[in-house]
Formats: sequence, structure tokens, C-alpha cells
Amino acid sequence: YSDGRIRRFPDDFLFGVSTSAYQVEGAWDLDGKSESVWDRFLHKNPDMIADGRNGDIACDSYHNYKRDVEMLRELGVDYYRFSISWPRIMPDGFSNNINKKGLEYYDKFIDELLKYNIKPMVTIYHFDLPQKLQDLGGWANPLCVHWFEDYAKVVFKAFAHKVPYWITINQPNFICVDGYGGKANAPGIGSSGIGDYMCIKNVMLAHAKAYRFYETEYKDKFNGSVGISLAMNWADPVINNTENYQATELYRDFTIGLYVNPIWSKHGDFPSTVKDRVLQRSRDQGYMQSRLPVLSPEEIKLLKGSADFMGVNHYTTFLVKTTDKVHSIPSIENDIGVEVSFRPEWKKSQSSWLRSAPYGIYKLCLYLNKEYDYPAMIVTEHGWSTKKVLKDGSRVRNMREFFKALLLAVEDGARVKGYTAWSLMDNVEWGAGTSERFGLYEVDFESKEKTRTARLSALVYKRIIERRFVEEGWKPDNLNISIIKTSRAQRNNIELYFVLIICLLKKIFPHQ
Ligand SMILES: CCCCCCCCCCCCC/C=C/[C@@H](O)[C@@H](N)CO[C@@H]1O[C@H](CO)[C@H](O)[C@H](O)[C@H]1O
Repeated sequence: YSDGRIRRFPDDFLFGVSTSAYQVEGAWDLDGKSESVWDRFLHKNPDMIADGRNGDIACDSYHNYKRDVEMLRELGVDYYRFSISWPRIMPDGFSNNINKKGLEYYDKFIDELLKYNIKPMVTIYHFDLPQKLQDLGGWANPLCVHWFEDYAKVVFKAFAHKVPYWITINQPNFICVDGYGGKANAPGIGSSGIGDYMCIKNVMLAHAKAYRFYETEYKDKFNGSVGISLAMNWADPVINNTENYQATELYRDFTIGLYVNPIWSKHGDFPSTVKDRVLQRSRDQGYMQSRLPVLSPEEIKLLKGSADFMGVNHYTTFLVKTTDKVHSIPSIENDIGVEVSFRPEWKKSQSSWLRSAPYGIYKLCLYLNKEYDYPAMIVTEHGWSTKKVLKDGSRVRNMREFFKALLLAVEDGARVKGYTAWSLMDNVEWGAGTSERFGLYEVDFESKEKTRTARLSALVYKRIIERRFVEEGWKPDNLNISIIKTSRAQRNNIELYFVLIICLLKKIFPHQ
């Protein structure tokens, strides 16, 4: 996936970085914010956090947001993807109680971004449900679709005029499979094979409701783009025989198709392979109905076409093979019936689930083009974890190789419009605490100020954004980073002023 040729990023390709509220903001109970499911989960289970650090303070971006914007200016990014915390805006979860101070925080933060021509890309929901709604069933309760719609309405009303890019929901699979099916992520319900599927249906519908609301109320006025971010790691068969090939296709249908099909496929709905498999397994297990809830014709219609872009969160590739291993019953794992692994030669990161296999993005893009007719995509997350180290050569290598494969995919027809590095800075990696560092900037969590320091990867990313191609072997003299150039938007403005001045001069002195 790299033929040695240098490819340039298209002129309209945008670069950004990403974080989420729980992972960076801190101020967990300040200025009227209420408890989220992640606050509750990690407060109740401190032993589950790898290094004991939860999101109570995190990077303290609530107080350090100006420094965060300064870092974005140092990098020279076009946009910043961050999320809004539902319990900060609506402490009871419902629209009857809007926290003015919460809205004010995001308003001044967005203004700070706009001041420097950095476009906000807002994720409306990145895992932090108000605990009060969880007490009513959370995403397993079909009413959560309407609770989320109301929350989205409040956020759109407040910021639609300032925000050009919206992501309704981040990674339904992480919310549902890990949080409702499993116990390792908040809210840790552990209803595998049942609660996870109920949650998936509700989360997908909640997304569609929010999309339709923006489409009706704000699209004409502000012409923003609204998408959804989906976890899309690539999967290949361990050995290319028919059995493993079919198992891999089914694995993709369960991990990618389940979320992509309802929005981007021609006929909408969950993939028939998934519906058939869960129905068959459910019956075998004595259930009278499928554990996967049905989407009604109206719901299929609501979901179909409900996104302006596909947010692709891509980190790695898994190798798939069929298995006799007994997964718990019922469970999604048992419904799929496979085992995953990595090639031993793929470089390890600091996270057990993440190895470097950058070719996966090329294959993923071509797969999405074929299956879903060339969707418009934005890579809304891609990154690499290390220990606490400033010279992060492994992140630089992984990023450069990824870009080469991505550019090849673009040349071969992928409509990828932007790339978002995860993450701007080290943050609270959910249950892993701060033991897995994903930041382009290192954060000193011991310091009161949560001091941020640019890593080697920050300088390399900055250079790629400036030059718009990957310079193999380029190294900075040192790790100093500063704001040395105006952003691309500012440069465009300067060019525009220049043209206007020339026109004006020509008018004043027509014969010169
Ligand atoms: C030979 C040993 C084989 C081991 C194989 C391990 C198999 C693991 C099983 C699958 C687990 C999948 C885990 C994938 C997770 C990512 O897609 C997910 N973490 C991405 O979510 C985003 O992650 C960011 C960094 O982790 C960040 O936390 C962000 O908030 C998330 O949106």
C-alpha cells in the first residue's frame, strides 16, 4: 500500500484533532454539571482504572481551554473535534433545566476557536450520559431516543450558527456492546446479547432524529454537515480459505454493517446476514423472538440517508477465524462465532487491542465504496498509544504509513474529506486511565496546571499539514513548537484582501 510515490493531499482536504468531554474537561461537578455514567462508573469501581486516574480533573480543559486553542494554532489544524457534555448542559437530562453556565462554557470556547479561524466539529454525544437518565434505563429505554433528540435540539439552538460540522453520536458499538452488553465500560449493565441490541436500535434512531431535526430547522439557514462517528477497524481472514472468508464477512457485517447499513445501504435496515444469524441463534436458545429488535418500515425510512458524511474511527486491523471457543450465551460474540488476533509482526502499541496495520484503511475505504456506493467520509479518529514519552517515533511511523495508505485510497476513488488525529493531548482513556497515552501533546497529570508539551508527532503532523504531503525521514531540530504561520483560512483571507487591493488600485489608477 505504498509504492514509493509521493502523493499530495487534495487542496480541499482538511486536517484536525480530536478529544471528548469526559476525557479532557475535568470539572466533573463544577458550575452545575451533574454526574454522568462515566463519573458514577469510575467512582464506584476505582479498582477498574489501570492507574487510578479518572476524569474528575483529567486535563482540566474546563479551565485550560485557551491553552488548548493555542496548541491547535501551533499545529495549524483546520478544525477541532470535541464533544459537549450532556450533564453539563442539562443536569437532569431533560430540557426543563438548562444549565446556563454549561452553555456559557462551550460558547466562549467556540468563540476562542473561531477567533483563530479554527472550525468547531462538535460531537453531541461521546459516551457521557447523565446518570439520572441511566437510572431510568438509559439507552435501553426507547424513550432515550426522544431524550437525546431534545438534548440535540438545545445544542443546535445554541450553536448551529457557529458550528459547521456536527457528529451526533460517537461509536454506538462502544456505548452498547461494551456498556450494555459488557461490564467493562459505563454503565456496565452486562446484559450481553440482549441489552446491547436494544441499545443499538435506540442509539441509531436517536442519531436519525437529531439529523432530521437539523435538516428541517437549520440546513437551509447554516448549511452545516451532520454525520455520525462509527468504529471501523478493518478485518481480514487469518487464512484465506472459504470458511474464514465467510466468517470475516459476517464479522464485518456485525461490527461495521450493523451501523452503516441502516444509513447508507440502498434498502436501509440492519444487514440481513445479522438479522438471520441472531434470529437463528435466538430460536436455538429458546427465545420466541429475535434478540435483535426489529426496525419498522417508518424507522427504516427515518434512518436511510440520515447523514451528510460517514465519520470513520479507524485504528487497527483484526484477523478473523471461526472458533469452537465457547463465548457466553447469549452474546454478540457467540452470535458471530469468531476469534480475532493480529499478525505477530504488526508493531505493538501501549493498548492490547491496537497494533500497526495501516493497510487496513485502504481496504476499508475500498470496501465502503463498493458496499455503500462511494460515501463521503471523514476520518474522525485515528491514533496510536505509547507510554509517557516525548520522542514518540512509533506514533510518527504509524501516522505516516497510515497517510500513505489513505492517499492511495483517495487516488483510487475514496471520497475522504478530512483526517482527525486522536488525540490532541493525552487524556483519560476510559478504564485505562492515563496508562495509555494517545496525545500529540504529552500532559503532565501530576502538575497543577496539567502542563502540555509537544511530542515529536505534533511537529511531524504540523509539518504534514503545512507541506500537504508525507516527507519520509523529516526530523525537527528540537521539540520546540510555536505559532509561526497563519492558518489556511487566514491565508485565504489575506489572499482575498490582496486581490481586493489590486482591484481597487486598478480602479483608481486604470492606466498604470
Ligand atoms: C494475539 C492477541 C490478540 C488480541 C486481540 C485483541 C482483540 C480485542 C478485541 C476487540 C476489541 C476492540 C477494541 C477496539 C477499540 C477501538 O475501536 C476503540 N477504543 C476506539 O474508540 C475510541 O478510542 C480512542 C482511543 O482508544 C478514544 O478513547 C475515543 O474516546 C474512542 O472513541
